[in-house]
Amino acid sequence: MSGLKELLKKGLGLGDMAFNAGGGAITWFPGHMAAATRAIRHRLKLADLVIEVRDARIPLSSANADLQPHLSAKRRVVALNKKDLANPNIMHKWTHYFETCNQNCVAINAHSKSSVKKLLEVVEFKLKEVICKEPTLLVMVVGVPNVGKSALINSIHQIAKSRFPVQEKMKRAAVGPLPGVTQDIAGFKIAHKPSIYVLDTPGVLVPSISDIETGLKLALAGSVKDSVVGEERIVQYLLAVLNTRGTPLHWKHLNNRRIDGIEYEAEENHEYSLKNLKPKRRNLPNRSDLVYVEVTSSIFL
Ligand SMILES: Nc1nc2c(ncn2[C@@H]2O[C@H](COP(=O)(O)OP(=O)(O)OP(=O)(O)O)[C@@H](O)[C@H]2O)c(=O)[nH]1
Repeated sequence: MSGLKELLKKGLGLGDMAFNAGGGAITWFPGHMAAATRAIRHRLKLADLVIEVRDARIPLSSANADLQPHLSAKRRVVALNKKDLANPNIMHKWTHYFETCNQNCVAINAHSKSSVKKLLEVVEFKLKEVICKEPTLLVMVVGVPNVGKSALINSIHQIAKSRFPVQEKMKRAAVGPLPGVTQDIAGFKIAHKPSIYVLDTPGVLVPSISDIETGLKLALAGSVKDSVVGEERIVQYLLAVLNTRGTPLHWKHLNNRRIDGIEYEAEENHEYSLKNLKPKRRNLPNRSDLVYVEVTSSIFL
């Protein structure tokens, strides 16, 4: 792990990020990500199992394409995390999709112990064949930034602590709302006989996200910094998605805020084309037809 720190020192500066405003590739590949990607690839060779954490709201866009060949060659469980924020009506379709691809997949909420326990049951099942052969096992947790890897590890540790109360003290993994909190690979012992270590890894993206829509989804899910993509563009995309799906907005809420003294722009609404994200005018919807829906959930693919 000290090797990684050396790599970090040699790595590029944290400011190595760019966004092509013309609609091209999104690039957010700070120095620690380049170094971490190399370190993850190296350590994957030693891992007995990988938990690949993805965002349940964007199960395909939150995959790191560059790591896929390495991950699919390992015993892998895909954890679709933040299921509490995802559309429950399509969650089971995603788990079914992964099953049809012969890929173990569990939808979880990293903050819920019962949910993490279900994931651990699958992990244990997949490790069965090695458990009796090896004295020490290594489970790696990987994923793009901010998908909840550290939160998951903390929950795993809580569960392990209740099972093995005598084990040595472990420092909690740092959890944060912004991407890039974890910048080093850290190992935690979660079981003995056999000893099982879980490795938390920094969230890593591909060096360049060529598909603008994937980049926007990652930004909305918090895996790419807003400033890299541009706040206005993110909002335009969100509105485009909501409009395309006919998702009613919470006008009542907006009206209440106006009453609170907050000024909003002219009484007009825009329709956004997903292709160019340029607004086109259309008639105001009939407000009486609109009902409140939770905007933060169920909007992604
Ligand atoms: N609602 C919800 N929030 C979650 C869940 N899991 C994690 N979070 C939140 O998501 C944010 C990111 O979690 P982290 O565990 O720091 O994510 P990470 O993947 O380790 O992030 P990096 O260090 O950037 O790679 C934090 O605010 C967590 O509290 C979940 O299942 N549901």
